[in-house]
Amino acid sequence: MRRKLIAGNWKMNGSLTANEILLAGIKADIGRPDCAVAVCVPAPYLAQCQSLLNGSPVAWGGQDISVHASGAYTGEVAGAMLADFRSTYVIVGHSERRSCHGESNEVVARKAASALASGLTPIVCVGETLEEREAGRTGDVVAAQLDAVLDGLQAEQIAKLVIAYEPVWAIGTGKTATPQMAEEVHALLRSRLIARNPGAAEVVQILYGGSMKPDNAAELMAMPNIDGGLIGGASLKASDFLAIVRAAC
Ligand SMILES: O=C[C@H](O)COP(=O)(O)O
Repeated sequence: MRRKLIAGNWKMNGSLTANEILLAGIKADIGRPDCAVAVCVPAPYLAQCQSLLNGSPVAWGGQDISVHASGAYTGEVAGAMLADFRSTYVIVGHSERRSCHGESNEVVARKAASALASGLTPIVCVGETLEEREAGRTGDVVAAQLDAVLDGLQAEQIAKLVIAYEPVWAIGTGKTATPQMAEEVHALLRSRLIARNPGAAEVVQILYGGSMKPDNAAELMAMPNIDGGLIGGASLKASDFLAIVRAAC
C-alpha cells in the first residue's frame, strides 16, 4: 500500500507575512497525518519554510531546478542550493514551465536527473492540453513525457520519483478530470513504470493535480492509482489544504 502524498504548489504567490499566517494555520491543525505532506514554494521563501516547518510533519521544496550544478546561469537555482535549505522535493516539468519557459521533455528529464543527483525527490509533472485530449492524443503525450524522464535514469532510480498527472485544461480552471478519467491516465503511467522496473512501479506515488479541492479530493484519491495530489490554488488557504490532507489520510 503506497502512502499518499499531498504537496502544495504555491506557484508565484506568498510574502513573508502571508506565508507565516498560512504555515501557522497548517501547523496548528495538521496533527500527525497518516500521509506525507509538503509545500513547494518560491525559492526566496525556502529559508522561512525551513525555519517554520522544521520538526513539523510538513516537508518543503522548490518549484524548479537548474540542469546545471553551478556557474554562470543567471536566475537559475541549483539542486545543491535547494538541498542547502533541507528541501525534500522539487517540482520539475510543470506545464507552466513547459509552456512559459519552453521546457522540452529532454530538459525536464535533465532536471529530474539533477534533482536525484542532489538527493532531492523530483515531482515530475506530465499532462495533456485540451487540444491534445480532444484529438485523442492524451496517452501518447503523457507516455512520451514520462518516458523521456525514465530514459535518462537507471532502473533503480525510478523508485525515487514522484509523478504528477496534471491535465493542463484542469489547472486553475475549476474543471477537474473525473476520477475515472484521471485513473485511466494514472493506470497508463503505472504501466509505463512497470515496464521499466516492476518493483519501483509499486512504490512510486502518482499524484493528480488540476483543481483538486476539498469537495473532490476524496473521490479522486479513492482510485487505485491516485496516490495523492499536487495542489495549486487550494494550497494557499490553510483550511482547504488541511481538508485535502484529511481526505488523503
Ligand atoms: O501544481 C499544481 C497544479 O498546477 C494545480 O493547480 P490548481 O490546483 O490551482 O488547479
